[in-house]
Amino acid sequence: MGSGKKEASRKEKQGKTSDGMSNVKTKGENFYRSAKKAKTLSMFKEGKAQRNSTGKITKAASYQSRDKPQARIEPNRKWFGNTRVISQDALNSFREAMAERASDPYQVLLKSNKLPMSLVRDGENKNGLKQHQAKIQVESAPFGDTFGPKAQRKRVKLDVGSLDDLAGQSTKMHQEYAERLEHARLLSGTSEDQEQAGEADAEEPVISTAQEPIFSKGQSRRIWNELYKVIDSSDVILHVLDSRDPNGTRCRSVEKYIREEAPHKHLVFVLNKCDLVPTGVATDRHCSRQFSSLHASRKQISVGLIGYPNVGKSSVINTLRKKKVCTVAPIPGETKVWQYITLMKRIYLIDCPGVVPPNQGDSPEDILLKGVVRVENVQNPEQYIAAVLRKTKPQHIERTYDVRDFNSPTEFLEVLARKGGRLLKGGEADVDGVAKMVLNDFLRGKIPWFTPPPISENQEEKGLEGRKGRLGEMGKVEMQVSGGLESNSAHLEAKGSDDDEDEEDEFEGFEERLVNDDSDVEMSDDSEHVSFEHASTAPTVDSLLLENSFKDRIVA
Ligand SMILES: Nc1nc2c(ncn2[C@@H]2O[C@H](COP(=O)(O)OP(=O)(O)OP(=O)(O)O)[C@@H](O)[C@H]2O)c(=O)[nH]1
Repeated sequence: MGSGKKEASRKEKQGKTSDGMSNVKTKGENFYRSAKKAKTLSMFKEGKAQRNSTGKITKAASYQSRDKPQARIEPNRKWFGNTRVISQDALNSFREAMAERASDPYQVLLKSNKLPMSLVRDGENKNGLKQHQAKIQVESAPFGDTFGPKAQRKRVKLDVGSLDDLAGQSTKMHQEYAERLEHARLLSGTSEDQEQAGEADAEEPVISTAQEPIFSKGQSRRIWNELYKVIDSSDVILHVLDSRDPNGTRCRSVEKYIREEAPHKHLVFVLNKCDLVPTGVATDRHCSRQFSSLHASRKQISVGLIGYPNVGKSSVINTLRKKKVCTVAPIPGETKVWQYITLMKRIYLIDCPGVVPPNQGDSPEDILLKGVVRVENVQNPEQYIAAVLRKTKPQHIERTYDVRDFNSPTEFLEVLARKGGRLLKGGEADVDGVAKMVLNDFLRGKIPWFTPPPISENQEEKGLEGRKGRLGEMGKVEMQVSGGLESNSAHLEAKGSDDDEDEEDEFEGFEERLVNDDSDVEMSDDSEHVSFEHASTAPTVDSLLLENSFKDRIVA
């Protein structure tokens, strides 16, 4: 837009009215051509259609043509800007130089992304040309290299010379397989009849759920090999049980194995963690005769400790030794390999990694609540809280966490999380974390629980007198080790108390002590308290050696 005289003449040229403004283009909306307008105008640039005298189109304009235009991409130099063509020789020498540098441990290839590494590493590629070349090479390898006296290639070892040999070998392998099956059956403690019955039952549809691999801890071949080493090297085997669930932590298949394969070895049950059960319950599992003699003829005896993971095998050894000789941890699987510990001149203790007998029919829930797996590795721990709440009394949960009036395990976890300020992003309760905490508290004895000792009808009638002999049912010798709190050692002497009221009082006291004790329960050397006893049905033992050697430690 001009100004002054020039602008006035422009307006005049455009033949505008006197006011001069109505149709004049002014800067703004209608001043420049729109893209659409420009396109239409350029369309006409190519020329108009030619018409004859009657007005019919004789030659269409280019924009009216129906011919497809020829598409063509203009080549651009930039396309080739990043490439270089080199000869095969140059490539080979580059590869050699690179290989030399790469094999030199004192040199490092910097900026490898700037180099055409795909060309350099071409040989590593399994697919494509190289593989093809390799194939040709194999196919065209000379006969002598493979079969001749100077053969360089390894031939497959068949170990058989004839077809008969092969048949014989397969029969042998089948026998070995059958033996292995028999061995596994022996270990799992099931007879062939039971197995067949199981198979018959299995005809009914069984809904099997996928089990996390973590629930097969303690069942590996390595762990079982360790167990066999311990059993083989021991004269006396101490089977350590968790007194909160002695039956659940019994390895029946191992007991059966010892009974059948090594009947001369003494199997002793040790109830550990007695401080975590009320005195009454502990004494109910108590038997009343001492070892009279044990292996007098032997120069030395080895005592192996076996049992489920985390039942306290290492703690028992530390307690007996009055020293930290084995690593103890509140997590299962701390003991990885068997180890020998000299208790005294003639007695050796052997610690064994915790074993879990396979095919016990235990659900993941049972396995977890026996303390066999590490809680932090469990997925969705909240699904096991219902079982924890079932096994514990509401008042114990209330006293431990100060949480009451919840309708479901999830609600319990949520309340607990909010109470402890364990919240995730967005204020959501950290149910997962709290569930793990509750499970750990359950396993480590912060929440009191125990499986009541089995009471037969006869024994109920006879009262405590009857219950005293209960471990006779096990038909085994029992040693009871009470670790933990000092006050707890009193319960061994309290076994004569046959008053039910007394028992109730003890339980109350026990609960209080347990709830008030916030610290992680650790074995204390001072509280060492060991008693050896055996049931009337137990096998007789040979000499007094063990008792004499333990003299200062035995209370009975
Ligand atoms: N309250 C209490 N806790 C115990 C007792 N004995 C052991 N513990 C605890 O139980 C946990 C496991 O003890 P360990 O001796 O490591 O158990 P382990 O059987 O050797 O375990 P693995 O190494 O898995 O075979 C530790 O935290 C001990 O402090 C006991 O008598 N009372």
